[in-house]
Amino acid sequence: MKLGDLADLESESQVTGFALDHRKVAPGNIFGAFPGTRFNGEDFIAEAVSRGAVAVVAAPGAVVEGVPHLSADEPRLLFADLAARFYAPFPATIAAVTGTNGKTSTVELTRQLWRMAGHRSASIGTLGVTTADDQVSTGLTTPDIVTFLNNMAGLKRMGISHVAYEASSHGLDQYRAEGMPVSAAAFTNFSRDHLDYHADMDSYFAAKMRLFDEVVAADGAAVVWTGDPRSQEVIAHAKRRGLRLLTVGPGGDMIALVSRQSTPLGQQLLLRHEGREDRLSLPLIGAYQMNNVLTAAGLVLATGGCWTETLAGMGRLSPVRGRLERAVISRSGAPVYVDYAHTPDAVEAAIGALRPHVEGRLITVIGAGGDRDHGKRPQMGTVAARLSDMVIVTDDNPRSEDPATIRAALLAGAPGAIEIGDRREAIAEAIGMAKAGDIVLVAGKGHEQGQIIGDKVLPFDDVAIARECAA
Ligand SMILES: CC(=O)N[C@H]1[C@@H](OP(=O)(O)OP(=O)(O)OC[C@H]2O[C@@H](n3ccc(=O)[nH]c3=O)[C@H](O)[C@@H]2O)O[C@H](CO)[C@@H](O)[C@@H]1O[C@H](C)C(=O)N[C@@H](C)C(=O)N[C@H](CCC(=O)O)C(=O)O
Ligand SMILES: Nc1ncnc2c1ncn2[C@@H]1O[C@H](COP(=O)(O)OP(=O)(O)OP(=O)(O)O)[C@@H](O)[C@H]1O
Ligand SMILES: N[C@H](CCC[C@H](N)C(=O)O)C(=O)O
Ligand SMILES: [Mg+2]
Repeated sequence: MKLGDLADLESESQVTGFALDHRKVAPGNIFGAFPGTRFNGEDFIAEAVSRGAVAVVAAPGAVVEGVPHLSADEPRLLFADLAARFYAPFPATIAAVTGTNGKTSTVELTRQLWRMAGHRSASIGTLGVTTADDQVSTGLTTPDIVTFLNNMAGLKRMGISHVAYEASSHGLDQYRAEGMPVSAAAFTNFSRDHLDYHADMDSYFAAKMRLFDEVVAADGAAVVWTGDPRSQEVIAHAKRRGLRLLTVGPGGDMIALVSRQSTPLGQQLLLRHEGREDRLSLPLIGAYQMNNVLTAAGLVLATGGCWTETLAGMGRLSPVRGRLERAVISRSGAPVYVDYAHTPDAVEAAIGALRPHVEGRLITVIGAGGDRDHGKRPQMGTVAARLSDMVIVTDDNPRSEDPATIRAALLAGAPGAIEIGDRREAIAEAIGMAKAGDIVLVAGKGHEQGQIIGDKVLPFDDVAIARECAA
């Protein structure tokens, strides 16, 4: 493709791809130079050009010599639009999910429901790029725009027609997923996280609302979970944009949750859709998983799915990796669950999911990640202590921070908790003290395969360690 065909200028240069990092520039690439949190991409423009960049997208004030300087008020958006034109075509049906918790679960459940309805489907998010046969990690929840568009185009070439992706607030803020027609956008919930990156809760919320205000197609749909204190605000954004609105949850217009009862292996739901009531035996435990299932069903309906088929699909869903995953049953008969709860709200949701199944004590193993929102730590400790019978505070990806300082912040909110820094020892201790009737919850890492200490990633899998400790 010629540069002159992509951008509004006369140029016969052949464009071979796009790059955001000067070290990845190949001859013929368009380089995107943007200020980040650690570097200013504009400092690498000259090097990118000497490596063969044929144009540079950067803010109007940037210095670009030797190749065309493409600029706009929001240069990241221009870069995304050009890259999307280069990498197209993409799968015909794309849905995006935002919210503090539940994005990974919802995109994965949506992928499963589409598949059961006969579509070739994929999801992109924290678990990587997932199809029926494969899972490839990208390292981020919402990958950078070049990786993202490349993945989308690759899925299209594989014959995938339906993709659900996770729109993280970082991703939305940095225009990491743009330029494709998004048919439906969903909101799961909103609570505290990532205040290391966003200035306050309002700017965090505003970043998420870009999905409804700008990213989803103007003739697209908004699927909104009704049970969150901010749901009405999301609905207002969707209405202002003129989106087709599908509300799901208590009092929902598209899918109303009439009643819910926990069962030993799942939950019984009574749902109302278009005036008709249906029972559903959901094979997943926990209210939060039900929220995500109904949101996923909303996305399927929003993208042309039929109710009968979607309802049948919901009854056959498989669990999502690392979300209330039952790792093992201890020798004394106590089930050990691994869950990715790493915000105060998620800890509450995970414990709430298990509570109806506890006869004895609920023992929670919990930590918080380093180089991430500090303020959420004592809040996570408080929620864990209030809702569990026993709490063990341990390490969860300390990254560049002193792990003892992170633990102290959690302990400040959970004064009665036991402190065991080594995560394996903490899990072993919890499993060792659990008796029949007790439940152990290992929170925070879910599917993760490593413990990040400094800049090293040591192999660590909560599920595998729990099994070893229970053996
Ligand atoms: C805070 C954050 O979001 N950082 C992301 C961001 O980096 P940045 O803007 O800080 O980039 P930077 O390192 O300052 O560099 C600025 C620019 O100069 C370029 N550069 C830099 C150095 C160089 O030698 N040459 C060069 O060209 C960089 O490629 C970049 O374009 O853009 C990078 C490229 O897309 C991301 O890899 C990086 O993710 C970091 C690694 C990260 O940890 N991100 C996490 C916090 C994150 O994004 N999480 C969200 C949410 C998770 C969730 O809750 O689900 C996610 O979507 O994963
Ligand atoms: N609908 C929900 N409401 C409250 N908590 C939830 C909900 N869904 C998931 N959670 C909690 O959040 C954890 C993470 O879930 P999931 O991975 O689906 O969310 P996410 O939004 O993708 O998270 P991340 O921002 O890290 O990518 C779960 O393990 C659970 O503890
Ligand atoms: N996507 C989240 C994951 C947190 C998981 C937890 N194990 C941690 O390391 O804090 C983040 O990067 O903030
Ligand atoms: Mg996720």
